[in-house]
Amino acid sequence: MTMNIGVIGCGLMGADHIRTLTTAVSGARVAAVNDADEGRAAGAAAEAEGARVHSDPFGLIDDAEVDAVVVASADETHEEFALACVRAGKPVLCEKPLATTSEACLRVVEAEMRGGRPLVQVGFMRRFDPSYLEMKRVLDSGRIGRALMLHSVHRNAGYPPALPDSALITGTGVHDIDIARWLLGQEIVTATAHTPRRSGLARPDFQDTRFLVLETENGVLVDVEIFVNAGYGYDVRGELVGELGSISLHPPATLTTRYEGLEGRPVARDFRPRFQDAYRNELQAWVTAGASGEVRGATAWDGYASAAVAEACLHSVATGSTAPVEIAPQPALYAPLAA
Ligand SMILES: NC(=O)c1ccc[n+]([C@@H]2O[C@H](COP(=O)([O-])OP(=O)(O)OC[C@H]3O[C@@H](n4cnc5c(N)ncnc54)[C@H](O)[C@@H]3O)[C@@H](O)[C@H]2O)c1
Ligand SMILES: O[C@H]1[C@H](O)[C@@H](O)[C@H](O)[C@@H](O)[C@H]1O
Repeated sequence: MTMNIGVIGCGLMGADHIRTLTTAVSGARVAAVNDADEGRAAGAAAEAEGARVHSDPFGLIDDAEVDAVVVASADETHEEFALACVRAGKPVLCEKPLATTSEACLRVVEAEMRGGRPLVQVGFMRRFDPSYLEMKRVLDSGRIGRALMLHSVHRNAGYPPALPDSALITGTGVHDIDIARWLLGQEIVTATAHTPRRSGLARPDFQDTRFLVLETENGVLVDVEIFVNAGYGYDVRGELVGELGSISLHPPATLTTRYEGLEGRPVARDFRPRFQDAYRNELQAWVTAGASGEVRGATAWDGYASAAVAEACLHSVATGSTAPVEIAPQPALYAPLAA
């Protein structure tokens, strides 16, 4: 059976998801699109042959021909669209962050609980990236012993000018927060945000860079470097250090050049080429699971928990001290983190 998908938000990420759904995911068809910018919606519809353009995003969600929805509009719109999908009983792949505050994320969790089943998958695509999956497999095999420390580097070549610098934590670092919870199978209990020297290439009112230190319930320390005007490219790297060994995560490269005494590998320009496989696997898993009424990947609860950690980081920025992570008790509807 083919799942008819409606996509809200046809910018960089939405257009990329439409292309992937149309060319590389089985059992799916992009049936409808919407964007606040109508020209962009029309362009996206042309790419997904036969997709209808809706001028109203809620009309798209309620369209009887739409079985499931991808939300890839601006961060501050996610909550209302995710809530409308839950009310309509339709599976939704909502780009991260689930909402801009933990309180708003909790409203989505509560809506799902009222409906009695999870419908929301949050777009934490690193959980579907082959390198991160391998990292988790090796850690879970016991080969490197118990995890002690996780280092995470998250650099972007540039950043959307409309975003405030809090997005370094709520929109960028939130990936590192989610992947740390998922890899380690532990909740983060405290957060300390450090503010390194500001990059002179950022806007004058924009604090680029941040350095976070997160502590898990079992005492693992996670450090996260966030730097979004790195200029040279998109660079996500990390190392997990265990009692018996370590696992390093390098950007995948398809070729290495050697000439004039130098060895070189290309650096991705942005998240799309770097996480191409992850986005495809994420969308395929969402379509396959949706067909049997399940959710794979990050749930609304994971969206809430990561937002609560991001908020603790922002609190630490404001106070200059370590902040506890305030998190509600986890409802039985959601599976606990697997260590
Ligand atoms: N998982 C990832 O790796 C990843 C990567 C990039 C972006 N994102 C997330 O995806 C979302 C989109 O990011 P982007 O980089 O594509 O941004 P973008 O600005 O390129 O695109 C956003 C689109 O949403 C549209 N839009 C905004 N408000 C709308 C509304 N109320 N109704 C309908 N359309 C609306 C805009 O017109 C625009 O076309 C963001 O939430 C972002 O955080 C996730
Ligand atoms: O929305 C994007 C996206 O989530 C990317 O994966 C991240 O690296 C960027 O910093 C963020 O702005």
